Amino acid sequence: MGFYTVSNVEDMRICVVMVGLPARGKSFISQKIVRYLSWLSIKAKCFNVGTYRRKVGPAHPDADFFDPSNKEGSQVRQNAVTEAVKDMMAWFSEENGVVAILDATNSTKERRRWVLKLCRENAIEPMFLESWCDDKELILRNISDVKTSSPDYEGIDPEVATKDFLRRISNYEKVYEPLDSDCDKDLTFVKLINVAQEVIVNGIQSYLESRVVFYVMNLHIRPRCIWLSRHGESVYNVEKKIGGDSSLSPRGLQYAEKLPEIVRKSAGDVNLTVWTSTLCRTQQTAQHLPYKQLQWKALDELDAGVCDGMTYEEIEEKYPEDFKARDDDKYEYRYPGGESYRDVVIRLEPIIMELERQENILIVTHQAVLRCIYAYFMNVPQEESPWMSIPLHTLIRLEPRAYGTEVTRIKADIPAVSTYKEKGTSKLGESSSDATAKFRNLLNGAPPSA
Ligand SMILES: O=P(O)(O)OC[C@H]1O[C@@](CO)(OP(=O)(O)O)[C@@H](O)[C@@H]1O
Repeated sequence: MGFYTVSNVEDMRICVVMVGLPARGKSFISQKIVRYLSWLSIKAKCFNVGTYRRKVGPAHPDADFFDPSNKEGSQVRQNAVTEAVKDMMAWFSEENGVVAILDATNSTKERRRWVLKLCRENAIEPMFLESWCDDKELILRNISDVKTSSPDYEGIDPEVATKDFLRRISNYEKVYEPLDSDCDKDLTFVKLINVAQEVIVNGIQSYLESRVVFYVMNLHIRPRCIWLSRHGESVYNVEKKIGGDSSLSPRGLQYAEKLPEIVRKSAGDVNLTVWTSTLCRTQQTAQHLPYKQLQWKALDELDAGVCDGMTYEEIEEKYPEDFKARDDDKYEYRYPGGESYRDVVIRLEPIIMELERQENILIVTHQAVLRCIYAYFMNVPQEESPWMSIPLHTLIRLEPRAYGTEVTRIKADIPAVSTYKEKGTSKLGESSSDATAKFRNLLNGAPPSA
């Protein structure tokens, strides 16, 4: 439910075939693409061959296992990719998948020809995505991430793991054949050189492919954080009214005064840019922050249409059917003359793209908008995201890492009303049972490297 399937996305099914040596950020890119497309309701899934390899072969193989002259190792690896491709084809046909990512090194022409043939036989459009990198610092940073997060090195001394991983890379180097603009000009491919310092794009076939290309071109992996905050408590929040453009309450103004200190404690001396909506309550909240500020119309709160300025109790009384319809499917429900959560996600796409390009950003915005942004970074399913609890007077810090996003919540010690409405009631306030709607903690569960 809620996902575009083959019939409405240009009837096209795409297999993004990752290419590149180990520690080139392939799994990171794969996970990001899946998260981005899923957030846009395009059915996407990553098939990580490393996971299959551990199922059909040793759990902790050493570098010799990856030596191209090791017959047994080569056979296990071929079995693993065969299983992954089989599952991928089943997912396309049985679950109406639209974009699959085959996350493996796919480092030889022979392997790529084999995947190409299988894709063509199954009417899947293959798009090769190579991450080519000779930036030593970047590779070392990736190695350090892999050795701490890959199940291949679970329980192994980090120094031993690093040495072994370097030997594994050199084994792959013996047979690696990068994509080549001359030899591979009949293929659809994107080659990212040192992340996206230089990008070579060849033979893009569709709008969907071009969106994937545009997205990966905007990614970077420099360390940075994103801070999120709702505006301080507003007069409408106190009056239990939704929407509008009211000012902050006295407690909301206190939060605005305290925010610079809370941000400084969390961010230190780093340089931030503050993004607010165009509404009065976010700008008042950001007024004391000593950083460059930008206003975005796209960050305005979900438009409640004819219900703007009403309390949930008034909506239940005046528009009982709408009230129920929204509770039944909060993501899809569109207020008459207003917006749905899906509409908000669509208008937030440029914000997400720009966030991917930027470094340290603090966003001061609204409950529904924050839920959508948070859902993108934390991979929260559509049916859950509109029900997440995002309390007032709380700063959220997101730190994107190679295999997920780390989240920290910092509560300002300033009381505020709850604007949380549970399903099935028009009363506000959180009960302890809405645990499912709470924040997901720490890493958002991306599978480990191939
Ligand atoms: O989708 P729901 O849960 O109704 O939450 C969105 C609502 O949050 C509110 C507060 O109740 O946002 P805001 O943070 O701008 O004050 C309403 O204005 C808005 O309609």
